[in-house]
Amino acid sequence: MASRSIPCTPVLKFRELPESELDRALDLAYLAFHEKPGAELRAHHRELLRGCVRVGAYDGDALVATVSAFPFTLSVPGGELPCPGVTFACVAPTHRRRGALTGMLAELFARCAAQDWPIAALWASEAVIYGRFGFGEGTRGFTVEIDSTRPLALRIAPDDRPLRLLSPADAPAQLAALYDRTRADRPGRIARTRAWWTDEWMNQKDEEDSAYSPPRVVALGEPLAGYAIYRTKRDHDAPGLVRVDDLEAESPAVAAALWQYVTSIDLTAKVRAWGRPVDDPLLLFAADRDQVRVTAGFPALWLRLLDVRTALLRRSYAAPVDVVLDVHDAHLPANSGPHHLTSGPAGTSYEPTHDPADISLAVRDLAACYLGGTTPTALVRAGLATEHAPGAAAALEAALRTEWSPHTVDGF
Ligand SMILES: CC(=O)SCCNC(=O)CCNC(=O)[C@H](O)C(C)(C)COP(=O)(O)OP(=O)(O)OC[C@H]1O[C@@H](n2cnc3c(N)ncnc32)[C@H](O)[C@@H]1OP(=O)(O)O
Repeated sequence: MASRSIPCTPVLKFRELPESELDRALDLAYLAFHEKPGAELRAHHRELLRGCVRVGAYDGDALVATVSAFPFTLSVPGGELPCPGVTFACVAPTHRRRGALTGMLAELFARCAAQDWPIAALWASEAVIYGRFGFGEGTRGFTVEIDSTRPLALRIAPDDRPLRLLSPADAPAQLAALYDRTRADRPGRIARTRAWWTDEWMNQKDEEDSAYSPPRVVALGEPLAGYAIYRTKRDHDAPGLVRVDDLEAESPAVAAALWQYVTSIDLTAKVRAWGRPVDDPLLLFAADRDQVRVTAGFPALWLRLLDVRTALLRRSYAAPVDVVLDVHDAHLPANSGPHHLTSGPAGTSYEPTHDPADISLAVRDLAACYLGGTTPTALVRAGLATEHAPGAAAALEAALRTEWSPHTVDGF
């Protein structure tokens, strides 16, 4: 593909980042993210980038910024879609705010279109950056903290089958099928390859805090009915902390047993679970909400509908719908303009129309609704969408609704 430049920054050129420049790209990333990784982690990042679609921004011959996209598959209502995970977006401090990210994303979007990737996603370092490029909050997460100095108070009886610890080497083979089943319920979940399970989830070393133990895996049920992946850390005199990284259960009783387990580990006084689903049943079956507290809520996966039509055609709908959407997309104008969305027993269609719009909204806000996390009526109430035909937002909301809240816990 030819390199392209953007008018506001004639000096920067955007083109594919060749493998020969991976080390320079990593140096740039560690500079921008203030990181100093060891040789092992650097080699891991290098390998990850090798498998990515990569774009560089060049000032003359010098690489001054990069962004990459990792080929993931994301669960969406009723199925899954290829979804590049945008990552390692970094600009040299000497070249910030000169349109490097803007130009690289334009180049990346073109490369995604060439691959027929209808959506893209990312985790943002700062929430303010990506809305302008059409990314919306596709999933949200809660940080939950549990005071485990006393037994976990529950309103339901936990499953009383025995718990067993799995070795990290054996865990992926045993956990994968259950995790995969949860992807059918919860949009926003990434398909975990065996390498992803091993390198990301079962990594012996916590990349961000070396004080944490290796991953521990506790399982319940044969066949598997639930699991928790957690790490612990304890300073000499301070009470220990249990960090729950992932917990999946097929029933509330199984979830209750797993939460009871992680809150009853000796020499620990607190459990922290980061990125829990906003509709985590724990928040209802915990008897004492002073003991189980949501301490933070945050945007998790930011979603970009690169090809709105394909994205809308390839998800399912919870109710029949017949509305004209007028989507505004400044970066990918092919998505803009009034389109007639219908879905029912005969299937789904989304075609351009001259009919007047029922709802107008920006592509980032449609992206926020796409997995079922944000609702069109909430957007109207917030002044972010305009409802031209009374009841249209409610009708669209009924169609986009998902039974479970969308949720993402895999960072990249
Ligand atoms: C998916 C990921 O990898 S998330 C990680 C993102 N990377 C980082 O946080 C590393 C450190 N930061 C950086 O490398 C850079 O500052 C980046 C990547 C965040 C931004 O790159 P830049 O090339 O400076 O962005 P660019 O010049 O294209 O900015 C486009 C617009 O976004 C705005 N913008 C960009 N970054 C920020 C920010 N951090 N805060 C507020 N506004 C921002 C710019 O002001 C500009 O606004 P305008 O169009 O109104 O003038």
